[in-house]
Amino acid sequence: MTVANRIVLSSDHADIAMRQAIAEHITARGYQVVDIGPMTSESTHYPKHGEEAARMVASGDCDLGVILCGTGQGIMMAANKVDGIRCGVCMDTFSARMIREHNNANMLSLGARVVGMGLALEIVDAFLDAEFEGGRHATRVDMITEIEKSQAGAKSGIRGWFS
Ligand SMILES: O=C(CO)[C@H](O)[C@H](O)[C@H](O)COP(=O)(O)O
Repeated sequence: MTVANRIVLSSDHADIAMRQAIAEHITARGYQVVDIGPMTSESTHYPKHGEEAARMVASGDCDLGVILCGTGQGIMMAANKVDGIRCGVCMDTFSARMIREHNNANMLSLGARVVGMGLALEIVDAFLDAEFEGGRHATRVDMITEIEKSQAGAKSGIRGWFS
């Protein structure tokens, strides 16, 4: 069993209080939190915060990431542009567990204008407590990785399983 200890947190301006509550909550649970801000609610741009957190996960500096914006959608889209990132938006605990167990997600995105604080903390717990099941799910996750790898060579038709 791989224990994920180091969790990067990031957000845009819509969700500073929720991000800080998550930081306190998971620190109390024994995780090492790397909170890369922003620290004020001054208006900012979610793509750069999603990318910054995603690069910390992709590089291995952090094991997992939790990111937030108003809906969770924009920052998730930005994070998923970084190679090696599998990030899902979750508004329920079942999905948060499943994106780890089946999709081997390494980042969770939350919509701070969609879910309340109590649910958000439960979603984070469900995500962190779950483990990738491997097996048939590994085959599918590997296919996602193949799509990613094929981007550079897509024009030369490297990928075979879709043709
Ligand atoms: O939800 C978001 C993107 O998916 C972000 O939180 C944006 O902040 C949202 O688009 C709203 O931005 P606003 O500048 O606070 O109106």
